[in-house]
Amino acid sequence: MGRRVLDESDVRSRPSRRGTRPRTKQRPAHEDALDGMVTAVDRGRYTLLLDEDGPDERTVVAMKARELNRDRVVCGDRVDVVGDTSGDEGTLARIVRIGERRTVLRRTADDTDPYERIVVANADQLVIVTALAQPEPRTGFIDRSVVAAYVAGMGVLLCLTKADLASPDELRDLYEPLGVRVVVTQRQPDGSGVAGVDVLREAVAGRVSVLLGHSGVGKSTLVNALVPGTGRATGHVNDVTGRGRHTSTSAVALRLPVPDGGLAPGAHRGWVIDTPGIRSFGLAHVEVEDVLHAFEDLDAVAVERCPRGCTHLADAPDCALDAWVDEAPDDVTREARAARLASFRRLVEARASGERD
Ligand SMILES: Nc1nc2c(ncn2[C@@H]2O[C@H](COP(=O)(O)OP(=O)(O)OP(=O)(O)O)[C@@H](O)[C@H]2O)c(=O)[nH]1
Repeated sequence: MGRRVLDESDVRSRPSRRGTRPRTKQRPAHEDALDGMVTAVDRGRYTLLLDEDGPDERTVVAMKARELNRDRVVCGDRVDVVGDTSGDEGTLARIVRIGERRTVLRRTADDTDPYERIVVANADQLVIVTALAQPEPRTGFIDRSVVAAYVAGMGVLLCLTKADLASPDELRDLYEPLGVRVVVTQRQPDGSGVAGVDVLREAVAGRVSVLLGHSGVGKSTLVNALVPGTGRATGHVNDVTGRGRHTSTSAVALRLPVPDGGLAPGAHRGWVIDTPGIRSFGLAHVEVEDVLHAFEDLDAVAVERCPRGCTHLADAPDCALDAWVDEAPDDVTREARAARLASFRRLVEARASGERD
């Protein structure tokens, strides 16, 4: 979906004045390369999983081959790797190619910074984890995350935690009109687990999901429930600020366990990518049209009927989206369309507001 947006890996060095040699001569073919998935990145060292769920499954540590230059390798990337791919202690393989990315989650450092960074590749959905209280939910953060996911070509799931402390109804009403699936969880009072996590488990099974949330919302509690044994540190919410300590530090892809009853042939367990490093999205690279493309129904109306240069905002003269609401065949449809349009406009404004999360 969406247009392809250029990023830092599209930058090509200028050909030398002595002319260019055919690429094939510059680059070895690496016919013996193996395919792996990047599960963690740490200061120039990449952790890869090879032969996932196959007989030779192994974890390999690799570095980037010089020929990749400034191309960034990120969590979730599929890469070709050569050299010592045994995975034995102390060995170091070489990443020689980055596979084409199905989706690319990006962010800028802030709205005034045009430099984009790819955060995670090939994820299917963004799971926005928001506490219903302690800390209070921030819709600006959710809106911006929804925009970032849609622009990335990813689906969105909103996971509302701590339902024992406050009702999820208001947030549900805000986000369901956008087509965002809402899952509600709460810790069992006796500490025996998290209610609602089964629904979340079903929603992440077989997919690659990025978990995003501010410190203290209960993200590590969820990750530990989904992927037992990973030992993601859980922190404590500060009684004064209502915010948590930043107890987790580096982004990592965690594989879901094999479900009870085993995997169907050809099925994947799925991954959750925990991203403690991302607390906000700058959206400087996002155009209104990028947001619109995520709403097929609105996009069709806008493309056909909006005046040239229409901002699609509430104060836009003759925006056809208002007419589309008015033309609804009945009250229920009108209400649904109005809610969807209002949500869309909120996202467009969240993009433009420059609000820091
Ligand atoms: N009341 C209530 N508290 C919860 C719930 N889930 C988690 N908590 C508590 O909230 C605090 C923060 O939970 P974490 O799982 O560490 O939160 P986190 O989002 O991973 O935060 P960082 O580790 O700081 O990134 C802990 O004290 C948890 O015990 C819940 O459903 N209800």
